Amino acid sequence: MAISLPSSSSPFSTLSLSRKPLPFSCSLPKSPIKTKKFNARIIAYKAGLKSKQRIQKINEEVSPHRAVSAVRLLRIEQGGAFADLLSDKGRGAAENEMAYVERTLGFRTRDLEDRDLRLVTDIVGGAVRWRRLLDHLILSLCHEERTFREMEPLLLQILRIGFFEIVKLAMPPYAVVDENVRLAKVALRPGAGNMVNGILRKLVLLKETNSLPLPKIEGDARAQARALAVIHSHPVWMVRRWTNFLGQEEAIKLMNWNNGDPRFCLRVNTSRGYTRTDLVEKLEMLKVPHEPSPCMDDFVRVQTGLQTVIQAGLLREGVCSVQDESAGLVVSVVDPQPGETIIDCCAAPGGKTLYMASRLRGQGMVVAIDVNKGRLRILKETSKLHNLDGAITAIHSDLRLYSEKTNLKFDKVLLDAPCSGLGVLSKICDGIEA
Ligand SMILES: C[S@@+](CC[C@H](N)C(=O)[O-])C[C@H]1O[C@@H](n2cnc3c(N)ncnc32)[C@H](O)[C@@H]1O
Repeated sequence: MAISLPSSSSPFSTLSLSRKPLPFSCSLPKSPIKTKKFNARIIAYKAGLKSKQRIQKINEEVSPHRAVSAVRLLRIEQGGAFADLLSDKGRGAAENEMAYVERTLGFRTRDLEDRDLRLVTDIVGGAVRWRRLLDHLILSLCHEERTFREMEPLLLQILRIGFFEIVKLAMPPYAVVDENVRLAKVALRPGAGNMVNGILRKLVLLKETNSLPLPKIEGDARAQARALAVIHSHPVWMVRRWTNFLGQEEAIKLMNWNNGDPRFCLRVNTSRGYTRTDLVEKLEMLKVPHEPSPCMDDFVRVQTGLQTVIQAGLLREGVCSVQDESAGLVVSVVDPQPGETIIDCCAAPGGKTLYMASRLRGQGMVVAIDVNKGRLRILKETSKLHNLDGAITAIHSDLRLYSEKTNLKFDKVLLDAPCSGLGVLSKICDGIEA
């Protein structure tokens, strides 16, 4: 007869396999009422165990934001996760993240505070954006190429974090060395910590003597493009294309712009009854530096503090949207007037649709077409959040098929066809490599 053992996580298995007494008296339940009580006690016991394990496994030695950054970088490289989406703070996101950290590193860190989260966003975004340069430097400082090529993934992420902090964030170098050595020791083993120590200390010396091993811009056009690609961390094909079109000087300016701090704009949602003054007051309360857009009445520029705006719930509550002034200017060209019917031919995720609909002031309609169902769903959800679902008709269709089967006439047409996205690389930290 086959005997199946209960799963090892159940208290029964503890009882039957190890014969340790349970921390409460336990007899087989006879009535349904007793079963309920019995189950409740088991749940309480399990919860107690879990919280005990949690407390035991929280590691106080390692800086939490570095541990989380290393795990996020692994998820991006090995699991194809998008850096920007990992920063989303949905329900349960923090708990999920900690579960990932525990599974990957074997310990938990304390929960992240807002300041830690901002550091994680900066470090992960920077390490992804500067990966080409960082890897070139790490490779140059390894004894042999094989050491770099065969490096275990977690160790490589820890080195990338350390290199980014020293080279690009100019953080106090010996603190960076100590913290990353500790992370490597605890998450991997003492030898890994020694290796991080050796390589980061070499880097610190080279940085202090201004002699980082950067490639020289020399040789033919291809060789120069390869060197520029490393120094500015862009793909060689992009460097070659821009150098051909714009010349080297302008191409370098463009790459510096892409690698600089992005400026974001917020558009106040007038459809929810908010004014720009309301938005400015909220930003002042949150201490987010801002300035009103000089060219668009509904827009406010923010250079830093977007995470604070997100965490304060201003987007979730529909007070404002993140939208570039350039997108707003497109809508200004369309110049929607109350009573008009406008077709938005490639509408999702809907930034321009929503702004056009809000400018109809409750009279008229925007017909929003998109071939991508998922993106169109975002448009529908946001239009509800902004009280604009009555002014938008969302249609899931390929525009080419829709245009054949409809004979509707519109006052205005917006066609915002798919583009390369090369104009917004500064806003998407993994955009350059993607
Ligand atoms: C640049 S995005 C549009 C951005 C949008 N206007 C906004 O402001 O949020 C281009 C969109 O065109 C859609 N698209 C591409 N080919 C299409 C087609 N044949 N018919 C309809 N939509 C299409 C894509 O799914 C994508 O959502």
